[in-house]
Amino acid sequence: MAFFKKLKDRMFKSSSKIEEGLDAIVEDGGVEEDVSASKPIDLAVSDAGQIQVQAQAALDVQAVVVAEEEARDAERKGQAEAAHREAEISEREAGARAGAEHAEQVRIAAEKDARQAAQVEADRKTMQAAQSAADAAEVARLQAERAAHEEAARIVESERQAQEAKRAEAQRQAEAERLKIAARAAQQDRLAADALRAEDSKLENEAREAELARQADVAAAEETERASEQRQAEAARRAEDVRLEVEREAQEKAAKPGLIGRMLGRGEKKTVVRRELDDDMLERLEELLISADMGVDTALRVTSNMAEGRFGKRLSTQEIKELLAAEITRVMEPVARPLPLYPTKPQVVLVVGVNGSGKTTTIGKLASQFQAAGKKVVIAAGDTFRAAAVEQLQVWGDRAGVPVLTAPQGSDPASLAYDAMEQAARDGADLLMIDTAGRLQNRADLMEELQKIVRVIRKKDPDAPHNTLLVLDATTGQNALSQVKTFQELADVTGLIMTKLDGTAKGGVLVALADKFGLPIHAIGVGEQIDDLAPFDPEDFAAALTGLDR
Ligand SMILES: Nc1nc2c(ncn2[C@@H]2O[C@H](COP(=O)(O)OP(=O)(O)OP(=O)(O)O)[C@@H](O)[C@H]2O)c(=O)[nH]1
Repeated sequence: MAFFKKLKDRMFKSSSKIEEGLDAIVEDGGVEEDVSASKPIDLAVSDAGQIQVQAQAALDVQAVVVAEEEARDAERKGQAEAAHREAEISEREAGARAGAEHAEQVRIAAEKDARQAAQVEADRKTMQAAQSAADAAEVARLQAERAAHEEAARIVESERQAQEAKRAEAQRQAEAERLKIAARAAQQDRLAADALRAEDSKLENEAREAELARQADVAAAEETERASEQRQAEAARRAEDVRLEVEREAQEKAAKPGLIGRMLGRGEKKTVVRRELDDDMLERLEELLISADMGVDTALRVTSNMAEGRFGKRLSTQEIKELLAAEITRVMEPVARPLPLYPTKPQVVLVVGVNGSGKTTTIGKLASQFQAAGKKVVIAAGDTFRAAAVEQLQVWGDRAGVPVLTAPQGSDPASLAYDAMEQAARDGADLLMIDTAGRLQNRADLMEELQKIVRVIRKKDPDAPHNTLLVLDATTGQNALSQVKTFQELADVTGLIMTKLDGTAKGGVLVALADKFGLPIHAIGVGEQIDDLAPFDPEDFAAALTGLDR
C-alpha cells in the first residue's frame, strides 16, 4: 500500500491524461471524421485506335503490289513451258522412226537364232533319255536304303518317346505333390493373417472408441469450464453493477441535505455527471487509451471487454475508471511475476537494453535489494565502453557492499564475464548480475558481443544465463514494443523491467507489452532511488494508471 501511494503520485502524468480525457468524454458528445478521395481519368485510348487504322491501310497497299507482281511471274512461266513441250514432241517423233528400223534388223536375227536352237534341242533330248534311265535305277536303290534307315530311326524315336513320357509323368506327380503342400501352407498363412487382421481391427476399434470417449470427456470438461467462466464473469459483472449502484445511491444520499442542513440553507446539490455508454463514447474511450500509448489492439480489447453487457448503461467518470482498471488488471495479471530465484550458485542474470534505458541503475537497485534480503551478489560491469556506467555501478556496489568487477575501458566484455563467473563461484555468490552495452547502432556487433558473453559463461555453466532481463524505458512509449522484438532476436529474453514510469504520460505502453508479448514483468521503476524499484503489482498499476483511489 505504501508503494501504491508513491506509484500513484509518480504516475500522475499518465493518470491525469486519462482522467482529463474521461471527464471530457463524459461531459461532451462525439467526434466526427470525413475522408474523401478522387479517381484519375484514363486518356490514352483514341490515339492508339488512329495509329492502328493507318497501319492497316499501309498493309493493304503493299498486298496489291505483291499480287500484281505474282500475276506477271505466272504469265512468263506459262510461255516458257509451252516452248519446252513443242521441242519434246519433235524429239519423240525422230526417236520413233529410228526404233522401227532397229526392230526390222532384230526380227531377221531372231529367225536365224530359232533355226539353230531347234537343232540343239533335238540333240539334248536324246542324251536326256539315256541319263533318265540310269537315274531311275539309282533313285530306286537310294529309296530302299532310306526306307531302311527311317525304320531304324522310328524305332529309336519311339523308345525315346516312351522314356520321355515316363519322366514327364514322374515330374507331373512330383509337381502335383508340391502344389498340394504349398496350397496347404497358403491356407494356413491365410487363416493366420485373417486372425491377425481381426485382432488388429478389434484393437483399432477399441482405440477409436477410447479416443472418442476421451474427446467427449475433454469437450464436456471444456464446456463445463466455459460455462463456469461465463457464469463467473456474469456474476462478477452483476456484482460490479450492484456495487456501482450502491455507491451511486450512497453518493446521492450524501448529496441530499438533512433537515437542519435544509433549514440552515446548506442545500446545494452535489451532482455527478453520467453519460450513456454508446458507440460514440466507446470510440472516444479507445482513442483516449491509444493516446495513453496502450496501442490500438490492446485499447480495442480493453474497451470492448469493458463495454460487454453494459451498452445503454449510464456511467460516471469514476465508474468508467473502475471498469477500465478492472480490465487492465485482467490483462496484466498473467505476466506479473517476480524475478525467479533458483538454488543454482551463482544464478547468472544477464541485463540487456538500449543505452540509457536504466540497466545500470536497475542492477544497482536489484543488487542492493537482494543483498538486503540476505543474498550474496556479485556485479560485472560488462559495458566496458562507457566509463560512466562503470563508475555508476561502483557507486551502487559500494552503497550495498556488493563487489563490482570491472575491466579496462574497451576490453572484451566476454572475458570480464568469465572472470566474474570464477569470482562469483569462489565467493559462493547466490547471484551474478552482468551489465551489458546497449549500442543498437550496429545490431550485428551487439549480437556478436552478447552471443560471445553467453558462449563464454556457458563454459562454466551450460545453463547460464539463467535469466535475461530486458530493461525498457517507459518514456519511449510505443517504441518499447520494437525494442522487445529486436532484443528477442538478439538474446533469449526471459523477462522485462520497465523504468521511468514516473514523469511520463506513456505508462499505457506496459499494458500493450503485456498484451502483445506475454513476457513476465518482474519489476517497475518510478525514480532514481534504491526503493524506487518494486515488484510489479497489476492491480496497483491499473489503479495508478487510471487515477483510481484504493
Ligand atoms: N526518473 C527515473 N530515472 C531513472 C529510472 N531508472 C533509471 N533512471 C535514470 O536514467 C538514466 C540512465 O540510466 P542508466 O542506468 O545509466 O541506463 P543504462 O541503460 O545503464 O545506460 P547505458 O549505461 O548508457 O547503457 C540515469 O540518469 C538514471 O538515473 C527511473 O525509474 N526513473
